[in-house]
Amino acid sequence: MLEKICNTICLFGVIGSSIIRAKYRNKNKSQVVRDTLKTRELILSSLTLIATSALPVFHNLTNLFQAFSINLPAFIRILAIFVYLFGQYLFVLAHITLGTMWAPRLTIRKDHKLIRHGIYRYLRHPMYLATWILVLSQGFLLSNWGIMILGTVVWAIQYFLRIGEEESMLQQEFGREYLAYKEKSGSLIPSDPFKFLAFLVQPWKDW
Ligand SMILES: C[S@@+](CC[C@H](N)C(=O)[O-])C[C@H]1O[C@@H](n2cnc3c(N)ncnc32)[C@H](O)[C@@H]1O
Repeated sequence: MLEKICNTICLFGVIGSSIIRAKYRNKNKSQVVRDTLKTRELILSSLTLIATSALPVFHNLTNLFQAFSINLPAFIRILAIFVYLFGQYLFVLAHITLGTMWAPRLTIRKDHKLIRHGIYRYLRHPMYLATWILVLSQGFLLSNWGIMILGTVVWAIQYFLRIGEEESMLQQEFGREYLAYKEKSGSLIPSDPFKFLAFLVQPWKDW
């Protein structure tokens, strides 16, 4: 029973995040004026998408990853459900807040604005925090170390190669505005954890 619940949550999580991405991908039609490291970003983003979305779906639908299964105690998988749902919550909140400024790669659009409200007030990289939470909890949720290691390694490569590039791209684009924002916000750990937690309970109050 728990196995089925975990697999279903993961399947809905993957479908939900794909829908959110498709929605915002199609929303912004304005011209891209900077596309940093286009080829590398394309390859890494595709690999991350495969490792974090396609593999869990394959795992659900086939026996392909059965050899990597682990027998985790029920309480760990129940805990993983809550951590995974929390990751999805951050992921959705970050997408809604970044809105049409979101892009799967490192791009700047013609009318690009620096987003500093909502969840971005506390964190500069809430989507990346969400992705860390999701790739790690996904392995526990599916009770499969193959999926956990593959997802984490692929995402870690993309994250560590990307984070510095993204910050310097935004700094070049927004100058002092970005430096001031950087001083007040955290990268993956919120600048003010207590205010951040209060914000997460009622995000609409601090939009
Ligand atoms: C995949 S999104 C990730 C955004 C952010 N790093 C996060 O973890 O929430 C990458 C795109 O978001 C844009 N971006 C990142 N932070 C931004 C901000 N504070 N305001 C506007 N655009 C931003 C960049 O231009 C880049 O093309």
